[in-house]
Amino acid sequence: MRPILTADQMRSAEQRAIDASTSVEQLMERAGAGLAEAVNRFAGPMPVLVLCGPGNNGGDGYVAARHLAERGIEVRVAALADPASDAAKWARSQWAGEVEALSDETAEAPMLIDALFGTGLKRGLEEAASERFLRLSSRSKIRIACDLPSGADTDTGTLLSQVPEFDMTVTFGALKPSHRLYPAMHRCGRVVLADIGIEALPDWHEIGRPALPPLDPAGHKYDRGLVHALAGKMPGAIALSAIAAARAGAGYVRVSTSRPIDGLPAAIVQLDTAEVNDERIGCLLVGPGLGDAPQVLTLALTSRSPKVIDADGITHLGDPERLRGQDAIITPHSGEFARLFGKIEGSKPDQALEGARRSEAVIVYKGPDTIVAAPDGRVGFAPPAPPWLASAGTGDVLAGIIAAMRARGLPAFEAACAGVWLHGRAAEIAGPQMIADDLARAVQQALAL
Ligand SMILES: NC(=O)C1=CN([C@@H]2O[C@H](COP(=O)(O)OP(=O)(O)OC[C@H]3O[C@@H](n4cnc5c(N)ncnc54)[C@H](O)[C@@H]3O)[C@@H](O)[C@H]2O)[C@H](O)CC1
Ligand SMILES: [K+]
Repeated sequence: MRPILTADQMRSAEQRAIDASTSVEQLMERAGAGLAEAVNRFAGPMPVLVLCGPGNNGGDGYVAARHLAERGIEVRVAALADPASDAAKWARSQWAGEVEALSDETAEAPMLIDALFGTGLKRGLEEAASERFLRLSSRSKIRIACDLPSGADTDTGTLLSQVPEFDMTVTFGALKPSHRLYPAMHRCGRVVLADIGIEALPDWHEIGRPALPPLDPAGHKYDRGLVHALAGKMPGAIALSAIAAARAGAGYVRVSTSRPIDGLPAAIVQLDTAEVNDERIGCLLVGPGLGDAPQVLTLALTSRSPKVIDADGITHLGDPERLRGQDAIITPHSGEFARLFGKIEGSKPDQALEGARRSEAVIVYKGPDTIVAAPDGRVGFAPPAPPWLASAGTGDVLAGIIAAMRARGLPAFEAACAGVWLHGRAAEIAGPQMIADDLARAVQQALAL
């Protein structure tokens, strides 16, 4: 699991390393060497142009240029401005080659390394710098970003000026929120993390493959978890969730519905009653296909079981306080989130954390970037998911997978993270032509891999 730190957290982590007698130059040397190593593995001996900015991001670029030249690679360096920091001045002094001034005449190279700006970016690139950056990028075959694509705001994922698409971003010590927030995340290409000896706590982290509780050979279906789903006005949606929960390994899935649902596998039991306080329920699921039936949500909230509330179930909540003490996971997209919590300032993780604190629920804040936030401050950032996930019913499938993970015994935050990871992996397996029904089936392969 790769930790994620904001720009400020990165700077204090760097300061702690310096207080523990590592110098900035040593950190920079490790960063530049790590960048050069990743570039060499990714692209081999391709002639490269390194664009260096005035700060330590540029400093990393000078160090990487030196390491690449030592490998016999043809390296040119173009500087946006003279180094401003002592460490960057040191790094430039160690570069034995020429330093061109970045201008309209700077010639492109087959590979470009962007070491203009990183976590110190304060505003969009100036016009002239931006034009030269974009021209040289568009004429390169391979584009590598040092720490962050220049122009991406470190903590929010927003682009402060135009940012080209990179093939790879090599970052140091920890990922930054922008590596996993839209739209910056879609400019980074493959994100490689280089270890430079920085300690990073993982309470914010990238969601990795889940570690699921082993199945007890002597266990029975309730041990593997009973998911009890409550149908609403549109039973097709809850059917998708129920199938997904079964395929995700819940031991027993049953659906309370006022009328029989066609097409449900026989393994999924249909009931015309709704015993929501059955102690054996591992996770209650309400919301998919609920429609205008708020009374079903009210019934679900009388249950003491862990629960997943999705879609219209979230809309009918009205007040986030209704979730306190409910051991709930809610899965809003941006519209449902805004309706429930109103306007919350800050980045997407900040908003999700504020929502989690107000509701005491784990929040799966979906979108082109999905994050999971817990009331205790933990945040999981989903790895990039296939764009074809944006289709009807995929949210129902996600809710079902999360309910199954919760019923199988994972705590709420871990269950939500596991569901998000499996959902994305299943989409990759199902492929671009998938529909939500294929996605539910592909969960099994995602689990098996
Ligand atoms: N944090 C770590 O553990 C390490 C970070 N390293 C690298 O250092 C950069 C951060 O360096 P910093 O000097 O703080 O800032 P930048 O190099 O990103 O920016 C340089 C400088 O430029 C000015 N500036 C900001 N925005 C603009 C703009 N739009 N136009 C012109 N000038 C601008 C501002 O004054 C900035 O200070 C980090 O990304 C890593 O690559 C270490 O080398 C390794 C450890
Ligand atoms: K950069």
